[in-house]
Amino acid sequence: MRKEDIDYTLYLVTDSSPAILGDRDLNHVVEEALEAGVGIVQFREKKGDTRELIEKARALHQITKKHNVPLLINDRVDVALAVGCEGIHIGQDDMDLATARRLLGEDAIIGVTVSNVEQAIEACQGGADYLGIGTVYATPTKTNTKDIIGTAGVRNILDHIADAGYTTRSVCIGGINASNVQRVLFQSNGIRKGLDGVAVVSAVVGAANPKAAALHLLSLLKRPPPFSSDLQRKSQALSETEALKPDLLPLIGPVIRAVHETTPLSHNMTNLVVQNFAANVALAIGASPIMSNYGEEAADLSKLGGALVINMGTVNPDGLANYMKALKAYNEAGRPVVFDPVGAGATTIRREAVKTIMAAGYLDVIKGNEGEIKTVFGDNKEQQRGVDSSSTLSASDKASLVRRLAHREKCVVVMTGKTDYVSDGIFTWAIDNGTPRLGEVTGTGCSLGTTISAAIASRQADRVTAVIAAMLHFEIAAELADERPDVSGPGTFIPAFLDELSRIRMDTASGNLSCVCDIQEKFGPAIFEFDKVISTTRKLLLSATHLRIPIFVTTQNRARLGDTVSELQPLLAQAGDLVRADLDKTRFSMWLPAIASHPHFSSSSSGGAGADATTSQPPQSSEVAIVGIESHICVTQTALDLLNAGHSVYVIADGVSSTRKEEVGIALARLRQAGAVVTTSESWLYELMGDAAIPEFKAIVNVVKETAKETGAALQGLLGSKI
Ligand SMILES: Nc1ncnc2c1ncn2[C@@H]1O[C@H](COP(=O)(O)OP(=O)(O)OP(=O)(O)O)[C@@H](O)[C@H]1O
Ligand SMILES: Cc1ncsc1CCO
Repeated sequence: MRKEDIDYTLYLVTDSSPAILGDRDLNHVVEEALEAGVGIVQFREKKGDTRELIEKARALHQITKKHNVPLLINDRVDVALAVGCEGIHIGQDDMDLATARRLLGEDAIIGVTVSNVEQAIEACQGGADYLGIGTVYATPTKTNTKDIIGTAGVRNILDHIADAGYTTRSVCIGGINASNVQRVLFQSNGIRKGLDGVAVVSAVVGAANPKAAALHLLSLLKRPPPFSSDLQRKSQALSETEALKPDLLPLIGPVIRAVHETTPLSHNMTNLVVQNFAANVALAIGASPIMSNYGEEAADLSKLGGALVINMGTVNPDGLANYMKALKAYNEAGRPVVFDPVGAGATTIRREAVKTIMAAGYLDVIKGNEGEIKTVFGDNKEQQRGVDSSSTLSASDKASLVRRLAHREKCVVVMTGKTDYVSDGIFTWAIDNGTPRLGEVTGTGCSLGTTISAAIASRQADRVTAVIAAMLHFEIAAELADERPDVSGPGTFIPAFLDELSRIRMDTASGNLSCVCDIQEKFGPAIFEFDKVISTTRKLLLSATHLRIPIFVTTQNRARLGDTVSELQPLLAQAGDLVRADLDKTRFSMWLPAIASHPHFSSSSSGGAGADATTSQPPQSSEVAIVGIESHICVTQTALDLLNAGHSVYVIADGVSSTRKEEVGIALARLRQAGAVVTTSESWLYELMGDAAIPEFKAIVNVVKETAKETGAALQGLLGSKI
């Protein structure tokens, strides 16, 4: 067999110790593994006379030859020469590579164990045929912690040998089994160089049915892991196209709406302090919380389409065992996991807990304050005082730290604080929202983890967008709460914060929006039936305020043509933060970049490749009512742009006009043909309500009654021209 044809995918290392082989026959075990598809075998026997070793190796060689698979001998050049097998595997304390090569010749396969970059480069330089990189995890036979390098160590070695220009085949070894093989491979592989396979010992030799065990491992090795498809795809896209940083803002609203519409399960294994608060935050954002710290339950819960939060705020030995069970269950189900390493740098116990959890499974999101993230990265000097947030790093160091950790773990990392940093290892974002008030009450970081879990459960295919959407939802709600006149301290902040979380959700979820186009003072005398446009807009603004429908307002060249008319100003003030934008423009259409990218306007056909390439659900459209002037210019162009962006447009016929009345009818006919709904203010309002049982019905009926006279006049004055 040619060296380049060797299949390293599943590399079997033998072990005849009673603890692993038991009373099974080694030849039989190897035969079964070969039948399953093992592509290379290493005979590794620490004890035994030379003669005995040669006999055993000879017997094995007969079997491997039958399957056209190479047999290597661990450490013993003499045994390999005596048997005439295909090569050897040497460790750092064994015979050196150059001598072994001289003795065995160029055709022999020689592999070398390496556990750091220097050893790896030396082995590649010396002409090793493959590297055995490890130890990945501690095993009963390998407990020398100096050599335990984890997946981060494997990846570091692969990156360095790729940078040095070597393509030497590589497998990793140490504690690899069916429960971790996909994650080990996923997290170990660099962009430039991946592993060719994994070496296993007890996962096959110690299995009750070695053939079934090897078949299972091979099937896991050959398919992508159930998690993290978005990062794999993104890094591929990046290396192929150097894709630019995606514009996330248009994608935020749809995530908030997706949580509202799918009510995802947020399974919290959280600390004793925040159970109730985190559950209320989950409800406020539209998720379905379950606070369950019992690991055995996770297998069932993981199948319900939600996400898991592991928050080690009040960790204890039982808790740790439970987290591991749940982590395994969620990884197997391919559902997301958010890890909140609360107080990670406060005690030795917590530092160890972080290591244990990180070695036990794949974490989609790691979220913590600065001290916690430093500790997760491996800063052993970090001494946190309790669970509180404090900061010593510069902005660029924070950004670099989250990016490096995300890159290393192939996940999304969030560092919270006054400014938050988020990275998927490729791009890094800084978020300046939030309020210091969040630091005055306990558990805000923890309930942010819960919020993230719900978003990521709804948008697993684009985790970083989901995470940022959750953070914006959470932090903007906190800002709005903090600004409320009824909030005077941490006590009043909490209920207001829950209310604002829920309010943002309801506003975003409704999908109904209104646009007030250029109703300015200077147009007054020129516009046909201008007072009717104003009275219908008043009615619309009053109703929008009752129904909590976001409002977008523009003016055309405000400096010259004046502000929105004074009659509407008190209503805009009353609408308060429902007025999501009040912008001046020179462009005729209201579809300005600041409006098009507003979270309320989900991206559709105009939303750019980012939207469709990275979200699993189709983007949602909004239903937008338009009033204002002039019908045939700004109103027409706004409506056409909205339609083009995939939104539904309702042109309120008793609320739009032009200088010449003849223009109006033509404009409306054109918009109708383009797909807009041309309707009246009253019809739109009743369609919005849908049901007289809604709580706002009475208030809207009052508006309709109070404005009945103006509505009549507007219909008569304006609609005569709009057939
Ligand atoms: N000074 C600040 N200004 C604005 N936002 C802040 C400030 N401090 C914290 N936040 C926000 O508060 C939230 C929690 O972050 P923090 O770093 O306080 O978490 P934490 O220490 O893990 O909290 P806890 O342990 O109480 O759960 C984040 O959304 C963060 O952006
Ligand atoms: C105060 C506290 N102690 C352990 S967990 C926790 C909640 C905030 O992290």
